[in-house]
Amino acid sequence: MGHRYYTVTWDQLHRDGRALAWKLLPLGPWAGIVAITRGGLIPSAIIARELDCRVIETVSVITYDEETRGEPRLSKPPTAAGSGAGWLIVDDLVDTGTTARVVRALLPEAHLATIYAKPAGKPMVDTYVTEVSQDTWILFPWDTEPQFTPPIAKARNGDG
Ligand SMILES: O=P(O)(O)OC[C@H]1O[C@H](OP(=O)(O)OP(=O)(O)O)[C@H](O)[C@@H]1O
Ligand SMILES: O=c1[nH]c(=O)c2nc[nH]c2[nH]1
Ligand SMILES: [Mg+2]
Repeated sequence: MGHRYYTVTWDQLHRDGRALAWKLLPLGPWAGIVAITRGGLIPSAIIARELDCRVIETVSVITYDEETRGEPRLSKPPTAAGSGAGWLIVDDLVDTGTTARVVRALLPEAHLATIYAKPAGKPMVDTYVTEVSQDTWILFPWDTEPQFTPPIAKARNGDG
C-alpha cells in the first residue's frame, strides 16, 4: 500500500486520550459524547472518565474494509443528540475526513474531536492531539499484538 506504520501502544493511547481530555475540558460542559464506532469507543471511554461524563451515544459509519476505503454507509444514526449542540463527537482519528464529514452532517452543532489527525482530514476536526503524515497508517492496540521481530543485523540482509 506504500505507507509506513505508526504503532500506538495501550499506554500511549491512554496518554494521548488524556491529553485530548485536557484540551476538551475548558470547552465544556458537555451534554454527552457521541462515539463513532468502533474506533471511537475506547477513546470515548477514556475521555468520558476524565471529563466526568456518563452519557455516551453511538453512531456507526462504515467506510473501510481493513485498509481499503469504500463509500461511507450510515449503519446506525445517533438517536439522543439532536442537532449536536453541547455534544462531543469522538473518534480515534481522521484520515481523509470522509467519516467525520458524514457524522458532522448528522450533528452540525457538535464539537468533533479525535486523538490523531492526517492532513486531509484535519479541516473536519475541531480538536485533536497528534498529527501524522497522510502516508502513515496508524496501528491501534486493539488491531495488533506483540510478536517476535528479528535482530536488526538479520533483517537488514533481507530488504536492505
Ligand atoms: O477519515 P476517514 O478516511 O473516514 O478515516 C477515519 C475513519 O476510519 C476508521 O474507521 P473504520 O471505517 O475503519 O471503522 P472502525 O472504526 O470500525 O474500525 C477510523 O476509526 C475512522 O473512523
Ligand atoms: O487503523 C487505522 N489506521 C489508520 O491510519 C486509518 N485511516 C483510516 N482508517 C484507519 N484505521
Ligand atoms: Mg472508525
